[in-house]
Amino acid sequence: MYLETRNLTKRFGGLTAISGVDFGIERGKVNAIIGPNGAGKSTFFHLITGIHRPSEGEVLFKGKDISKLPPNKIAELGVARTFQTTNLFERATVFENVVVGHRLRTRSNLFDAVFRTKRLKEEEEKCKEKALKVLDFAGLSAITDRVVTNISQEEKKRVAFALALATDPEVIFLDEPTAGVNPDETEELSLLIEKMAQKGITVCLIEHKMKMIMNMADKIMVLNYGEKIAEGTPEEINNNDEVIKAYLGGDASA
Ligand SMILES: Nc1ncnc2c1ncn2[C@@H]1O[C@H](COP(=O)(O)OP(=O)(O)OP(=O)(O)O)[C@@H](O)[C@H]1O
Repeated sequence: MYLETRNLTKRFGGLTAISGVDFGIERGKVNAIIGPNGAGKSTFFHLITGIHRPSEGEVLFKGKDISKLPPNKIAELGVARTFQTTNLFERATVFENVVVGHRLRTRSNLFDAVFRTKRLKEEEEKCKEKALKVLDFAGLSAITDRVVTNISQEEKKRVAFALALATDPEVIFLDEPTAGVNPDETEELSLLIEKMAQKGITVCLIEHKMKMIMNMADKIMVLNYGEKIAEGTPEEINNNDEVIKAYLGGDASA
């Protein structure tokens, strides 16, 4: 399995936020995690991307346990996550925000920065090229020089995607990528997510918009009170009695 969790468990004091979850993320596919509020979805992402350490269990990426690595090391392996749009630099331009994301991938150190070495200049050039490329991919070419505070919420979401894409990820974790945007914008962002998958990037997302998930996910895991209660194709999930009882209920077509 490409990316896999085994018996993944996270306790916060007396509360078990994630309990013994075994889950496999398939390469090149759109994987989704759903579940009611407080089910443990964000905690699960944080365990994979190194924000939290598991209480028990492991996270294997291409067979290697990454659960004890810090977030930057995990990112360097090609595992990216998008940040909330509130993490963008509001006073910087769209372009500048993305250049910062790409810095993670470049090797210049303080010495280079102080003495303006050739390597630094070359890397700056590469950063700029890369930023323009991902901005184009994310449909932001027309607004690269706009200051983030002046752009729409949907555009901010695209910047957050571009930031993650600038690190050349193999797999990207998206926590509610379309929260707070209208249905047309949701549609547009879904197309962008599908474009990422077509490019060969493995996608894993948390999303409350069921219609969107049912349309685009290849594989879904359902969490409830920190436990995996189901996993399968959208059709299997839609027809799973336990899921309907625990979660979907009247919201299945929401
Ligand atoms: N750092 C923390 N310290 C203590 N408890 C936490 C922490 N993070 C999450 N929790 C608790 O763990 C449980 C799972 O939370 P989590 O945010 O992972 O759920 P979620 O499924 O992402 O919810 P939502 O859909 O509302 O975002 C909740 O009961 C939450 O209060």
